Amino acid sequence: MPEAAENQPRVRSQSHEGDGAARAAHATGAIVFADGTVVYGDGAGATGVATGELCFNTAMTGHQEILTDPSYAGQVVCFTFPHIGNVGANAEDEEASSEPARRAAVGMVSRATITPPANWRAEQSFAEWLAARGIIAVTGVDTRALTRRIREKGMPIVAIAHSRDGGLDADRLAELAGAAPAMEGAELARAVSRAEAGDWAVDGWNWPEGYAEGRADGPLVVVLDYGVKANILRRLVAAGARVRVAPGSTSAADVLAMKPDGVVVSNGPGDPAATGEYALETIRGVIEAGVPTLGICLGHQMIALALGAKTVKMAQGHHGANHPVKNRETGQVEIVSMNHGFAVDRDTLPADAVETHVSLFDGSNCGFRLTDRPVFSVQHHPEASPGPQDSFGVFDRFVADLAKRRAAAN
Ligand SMILES: NC(=O)CC[C@H](N)C(=O)O
Repeated sequence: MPEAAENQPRVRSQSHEGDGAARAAHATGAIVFADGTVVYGDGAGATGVATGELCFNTAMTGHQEILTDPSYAGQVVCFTFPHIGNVGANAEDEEASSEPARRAAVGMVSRATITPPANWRAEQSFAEWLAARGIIAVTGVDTRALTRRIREKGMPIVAIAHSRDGGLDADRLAELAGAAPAMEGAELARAVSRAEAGDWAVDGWNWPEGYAEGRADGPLVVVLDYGVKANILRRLVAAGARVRVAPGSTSAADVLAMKPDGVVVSNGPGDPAATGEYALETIRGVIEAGVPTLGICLGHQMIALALGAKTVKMAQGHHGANHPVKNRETGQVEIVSMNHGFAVDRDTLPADAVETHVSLFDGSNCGFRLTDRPVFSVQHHPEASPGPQDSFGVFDRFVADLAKRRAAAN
């Protein structure tokens, strides 16, 4: 095939190649775009219809962690890695840290049929787990073609449907996709934030014993929860912190009344610019009070907004477990976990901010710190889960600094 033709984006389900109309009538799964594009496949997981923003994720493992990351609320994840399910699912690889945070990804797309588990940690097959979790899956899809379309045209809002008896109504699904809200302007963090503040004591996962309990004497870190991933909390505990998680709606006065040694502004779903003044007021109050503050992903974007900077929607976003990020201050490159569709516009950062990290994929901003206040934040996911652990040091440095400040103050 000539090179030019090979490079054309093609959207078509390979499993239904050749006999379009007949297969369309019997297909049990479909992904439908607002412009009427239909990708048929085999339904798996939960049955029904969901709408959301379609993004692609390049991680080769950790698919359960990805689909349970509350930052994916309102999104359908197309995995570029073809084989899903070998590791199965288990209760430990859960990234939602509260009941509301279980509303994470709404759909999943894969190339191959989901395979039965072949891993000692598996408690359930991935297909059963998807169904129990309410996640609609479509398999047998040409995920490369979908990914190419996202790379060319950005992340579309789609309807994803699974019906065991087939008979999917593509026109109705296209209408649903057209009527669904855009991700730009979407306020999604409130729905995945816990309602009550609570302590978190679970430490990181270690082979072979699994999770342990943390120590009780470290610096107190209050985490503002916009849908915080469990491994952010575990890595803070592993770094020696006592962790208290507070709803994202907590006021600055209430956060300060907890007498935190440090505050973490969490990851979360939706458009940071639509997340709300309530959150920005709290973040500003905490920073103005001089409390050391760390932001992660949505938290990074929210801190930037609180300081008067702007965020922008990215064309295809960053979703994967293999992204190179350069620390501009040390020159070191870390391979990191990524999951974001918005980015901080570095040109709008305040004068007292220094850009510390940059994506080596597209040069976008991946971190900054303030020169006159103890504030730093990163766009990537230093907690991994899934992904390489190159950036665990973010938690160690943050908590060690809090311990040093506490010792100096006493
Ligand atoms: N992982 C996150 O916190 C994502 C942040 C934000 N929702 C984005 O897509 O950019």
